[in-house]
Amino acid sequence: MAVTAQNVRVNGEAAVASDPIIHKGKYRFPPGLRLNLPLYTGRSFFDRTNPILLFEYLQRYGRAAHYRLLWHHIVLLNDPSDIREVLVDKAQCFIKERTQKRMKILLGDGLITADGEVHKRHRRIAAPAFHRQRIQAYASTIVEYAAAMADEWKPGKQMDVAAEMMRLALRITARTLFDTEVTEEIHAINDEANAVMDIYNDLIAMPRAEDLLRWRVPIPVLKRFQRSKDRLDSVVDRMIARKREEMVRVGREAESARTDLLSMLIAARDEEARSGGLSDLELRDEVMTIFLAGYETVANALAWTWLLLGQNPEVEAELIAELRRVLGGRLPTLDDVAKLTYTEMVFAEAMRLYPPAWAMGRQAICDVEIGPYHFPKGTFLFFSQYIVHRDQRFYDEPLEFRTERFTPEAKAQRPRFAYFPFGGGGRQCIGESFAWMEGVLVLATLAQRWQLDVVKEQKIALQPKITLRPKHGIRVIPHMRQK
Ligand code: HEM
Repeated sequence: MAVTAQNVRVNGEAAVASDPIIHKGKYRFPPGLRLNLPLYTGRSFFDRTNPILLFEYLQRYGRAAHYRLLWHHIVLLNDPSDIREVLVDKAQCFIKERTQKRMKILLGDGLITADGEVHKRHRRIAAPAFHRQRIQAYASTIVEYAAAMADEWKPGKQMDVAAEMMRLALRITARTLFDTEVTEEIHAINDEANAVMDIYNDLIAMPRAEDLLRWRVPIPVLKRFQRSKDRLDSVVDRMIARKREEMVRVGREAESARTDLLSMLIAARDEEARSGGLSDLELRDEVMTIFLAGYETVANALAWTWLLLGQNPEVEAELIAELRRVLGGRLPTLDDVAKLTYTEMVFAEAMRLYPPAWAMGRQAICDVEIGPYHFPKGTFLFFSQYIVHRDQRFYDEPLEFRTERFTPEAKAQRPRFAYFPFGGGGRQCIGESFAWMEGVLVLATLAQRWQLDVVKEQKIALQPKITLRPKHGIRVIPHMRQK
């Protein structure tokens, strides 16, 4: 084993990197933890409930860091050019890593968990529902629901804005993408998703959880998970059945019956069944995947945005000035989205500091060179939006909330993967345009009417599970704005 500096290629140009390399046979690894990860139990960076601590610790190794978990090689990549190689340039050498695959126990074979041909087929079927024009048709519903929430809030009455944003995003997703009435049953989705999120890290860590679930082994955490999963499945099954009936009633070919994602997925299932479309089970998996991926992420992004606005009155003042200038007191419309540039910058900067998808990972399916390294097949590569978005190399005073980081000029100065809240490459978030539009319209609708003061006596803590949630919620006191 030898440590050397390497000549590496960065964007096609030869450059001398001082990054140390550990040679192991024909492979080249970054430095990192010398012992197997479980042997660090008891150290401050080893906390099963907060994997961000480990990633923060590993940042000290620079461009990348290596550790072993049992016999697995695991590498954290911190450099945008290396992340780009994994997600874009050499994407064919990778599949989703184990913890994301394990989400199959909840999501089955939907877009997030599937790989290879299955993923391509699902993406082709779902893509039309996310085309820009299609997404734009949802703008008025988003504003209608946000305005209804603005009517419900009471001046001076403390509330948890994180829970409120979950409620709102759930309603918006149900109505726009799944054309579903927002009933108690739909709200049950949120309760069950919360229950699953609570036990998620335990499930990920449990060896052979899939088999134990299949064999219905009576372990409390598995029983709790199965209860939630059964309930979620039955809500989704009923949603599909109702939509199917409606499509038959209206006429399968009628355009009006096919404007939402759910109708499109059902039609794809029915029309393509013989030519390799979606099976009934795949249809349910896809609905569940997009439903959960679609509301939870946006809700968290908005919750963190309210916290940051409450803590940064000068940013809030500039936001309100833009809303007054562009909207003059009326509700926003689709046409306003492009004009609400500062609102978008606020949302972007909030997702820099608190990216809802806070880390991603892949597993190499062949030996692969990434930057100056050479990894064997089977290596797990992780990269964290939370870590890279707070890196001083790309952001001065990274912990400060500074919207000017998102002017077009400032954005052009940074490498593409210094900011990647929606991932990148062929598996980039399919709902990205939807999320930006929803974020901007919800902020514009609610911030016009309400100022949310963050309650001082509360602990704001991170809960990094599948998404980055505020552990204890975010308590605020709403005050109505002067017209
Ligand atoms: C702020 C909001 C959102 C964030 C931060 C976010 C983030 C992400 C990220 C990072 C990925 C890539 C994961 C990977 O490659 O391993 C992803 C994929 C995905 N997202 Fe989102 N997302 C958001 C909103 C949405 C919405 C609104 C929907 C749907 C309505 C959605 C549906 C999906 C789906 C289906 C995938 C899998 C795509 C594929 O692999 O082809 N997301 N998202």
